[in-house]
Amino acid sequence: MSSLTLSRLTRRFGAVSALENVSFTVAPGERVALLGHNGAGKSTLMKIVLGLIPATSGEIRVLDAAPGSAAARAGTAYLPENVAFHPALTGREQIRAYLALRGAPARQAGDLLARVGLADAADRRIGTYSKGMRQRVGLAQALIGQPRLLVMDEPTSGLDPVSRREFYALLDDLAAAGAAILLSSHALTEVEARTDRMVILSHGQLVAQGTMAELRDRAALPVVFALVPGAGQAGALAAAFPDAAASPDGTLRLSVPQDGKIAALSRVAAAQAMLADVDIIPPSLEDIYSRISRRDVDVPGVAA
Ligand SMILES: Nc1ncnc2c1ncn2[C@@H]1O[C@H](COP(=O)(O)OP(=O)(O)OP(=O)(O)O)[C@@H](O)[C@H]1O
Repeated sequence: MSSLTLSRLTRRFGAVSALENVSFTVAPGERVALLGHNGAGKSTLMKIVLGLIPATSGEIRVLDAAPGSAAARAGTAYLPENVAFHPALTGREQIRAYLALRGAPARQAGDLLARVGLADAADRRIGTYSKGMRQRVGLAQALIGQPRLLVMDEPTSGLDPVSRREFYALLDDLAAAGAAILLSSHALTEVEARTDRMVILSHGQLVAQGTMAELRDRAALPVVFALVPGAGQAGALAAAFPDAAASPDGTLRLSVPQDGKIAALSRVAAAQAMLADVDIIPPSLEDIYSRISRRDVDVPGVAA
């Protein structure tokens, strides 16, 4: 059984097709990242999953129930991008208020706040919290009632690297306990390491989905070597690699197709007397993302 199933989901706003025939699933214990530029349809998709707006056509099942139904809502938690809390309440008071709304015991507040690293700040006013701390209050709220599906809209925006790492560690625990997680993000290099699968939306269409390795293959990106010349060797190195491009940091960038990697390595080894250092720059998800989505944009007839 999947926790979330979308099948040919379409949503139109007048002439605008916010989502067009989008199909994918999220299984229990799976972390799926929803990626796309502004306006790609991520928020619209999340709103439909939460039962806030209906789809124009297609099918959607949330925890084997209709979106917005009592069964779906009971097992689903949502973390909005900008969580707003009452600044005069303490973290503990705010979480207690949410617990009361859910009919859960107020004494769980301490546990929930500790899980998100706010034990020490629990009795301070939220007005004194940093953005990252407010985001954690939102996360504590989302953990009430042990949700089986977590829907998160750009959950790490505004978090510092340490808070991000802690956030993903918490997600790992939740997924290991069987929760399904759907999160949207613009931070591509971040989700590549921390999710199981990525779903890429462009102009409301699903243009690619898969693991990082699958997406890399699909985009067929070149391998890039950064060649750092040794002292006084810049000219000789440039002459030995006329096919490389000079980069503003003084390195030469040699770009070769995946299947030319080994041959390029022997050329680099042969030039070692001229080199101070060599790096292979791995393709980022940003590169992959822009290749794939640009290709999609170039397909005639895609625009609404
Ligand atoms: N209520 C609405 N009425 C009209 N058009 C809408 C409405 N909501 C969304 N849209 C349009 O649908 C498309 C998808 O928007 P959506 O907000 O889902 O994108 P997004 O991927 O979440 O973008 P962002 O990253 O900026 O949040 C956009 O073209 C948007 O203008």
